[in-house]
Amino acid sequence: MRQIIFSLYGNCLNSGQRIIWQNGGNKRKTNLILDASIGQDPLLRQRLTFALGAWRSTWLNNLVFAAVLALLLQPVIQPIALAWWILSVLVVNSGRVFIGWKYEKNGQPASRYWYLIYAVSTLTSAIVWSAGSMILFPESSAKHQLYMIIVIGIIAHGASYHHSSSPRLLAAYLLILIPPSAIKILLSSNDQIDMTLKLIGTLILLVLALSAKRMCRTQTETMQLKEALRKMANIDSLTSIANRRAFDELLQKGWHQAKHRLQPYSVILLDIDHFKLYNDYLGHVNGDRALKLVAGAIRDSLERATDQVARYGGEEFAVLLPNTDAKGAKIIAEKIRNKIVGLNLEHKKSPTSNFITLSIGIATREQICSNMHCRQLVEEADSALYYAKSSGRNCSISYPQQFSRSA
Ligand SMILES: Nc1nc2c(ncn2[C@@H]2O[C@H](COP(=O)(O)OP(=O)(O)OP(=O)(O)O)[C@@H](O)[C@H]2O)c(=O)[nH]1
Repeated sequence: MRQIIFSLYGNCLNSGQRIIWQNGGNKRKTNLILDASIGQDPLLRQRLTFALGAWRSTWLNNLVFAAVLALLLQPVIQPIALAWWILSVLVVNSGRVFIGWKYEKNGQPASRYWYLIYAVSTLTSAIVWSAGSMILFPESSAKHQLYMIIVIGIIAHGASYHHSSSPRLLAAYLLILIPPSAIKILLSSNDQIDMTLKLIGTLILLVLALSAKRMCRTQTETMQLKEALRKMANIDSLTSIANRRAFDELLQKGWHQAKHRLQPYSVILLDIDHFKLYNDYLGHVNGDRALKLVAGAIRDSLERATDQVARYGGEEFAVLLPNTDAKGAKIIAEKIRNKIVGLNLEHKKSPTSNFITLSIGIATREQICSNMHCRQLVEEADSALYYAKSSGRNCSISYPQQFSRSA
């Protein structure tokens, strides 16, 4: 399982990853607490972010445009029919707001079928608009047909923004909304209707629908670009794990969370033994390859979605273990150490072993005092790592000085 840091817009488009953290911007946007996000599929969360945004704003948009259309059609359509139609728009969209509100209220999905509910309510709204355009179609006035087409086009255009993260939902929405009005206006049998106006109306509809599609694509591209930038800022380009910057942020957040929840928190620092000799003997290209393999092996040793690995420095790595006591951290450290030995990466020049090995320092706070800073824990892990180095390397040491050697 790969781990990612969830960004402001929830815009990770890769599936198969899991959220390990959400930043403040995302929390404000979705109003979801961290617990509701951790371990979730970011693609799903991205849809959720848009869905919640849509729920909030489309209620007003739909009602405003329904009212505008009713006013425009009022000279040619019976007021009672217009009133019924506005009422249906109000009921369907209020239902969507209610679902959204219920979702947000709990800070987590009210139902595991939430996306289905959202999609159904969205398509119901499209049906109401589409039915409205058929029932209220002003057969006798080309001018009013044009008004209707423009408003429907604007609604289609707006929908494309909110559903840009769900192309299939958007396609279904546009299919329900646009063809009925387009067919109706083209097949209209009233002789008085000017053919030029018919064509202009259909053209406007098409242009708005196509621009909606383009907008959807542009937005997806923008999101992908933002995701790429986010990765560049937080991911180490050589090893593809979190970089030092991401580590600092994750440490601070994890620390505050552990303090708040009265949970233990552990930090492990890991350093490749005699890596300079490895580089000097085999060259930097092989050194880079070894760093990648070691990073991957450390990442694969972590089981919980909340455990995080980062490249701390050149040949130094760090592991953050929320809700993990000293005993648990020691087990993980040894698991990683053995895994690296098991990689059998030959290191002929190492005075410690014929293979690449790690020295590991561990520090834990079983309970975090209010005046303690997380940097102190990292310093303790660093002292333990120093101990491990001076105790012969290829071992893990827990601060303060719980020596354990194997191999
Ligand atoms: N190939 C490669 N080497 C790196 C990278 N970053 C740091 N290094 C090398 O890692 C080595 C670190 O050397 P030292 O700090 O002396 O540590 P060491 O040789 O591992 O010795 P001990 O830590 O005492 O076991 C240096 O040779 C750096 O050039 C990198 O991105 N790629």
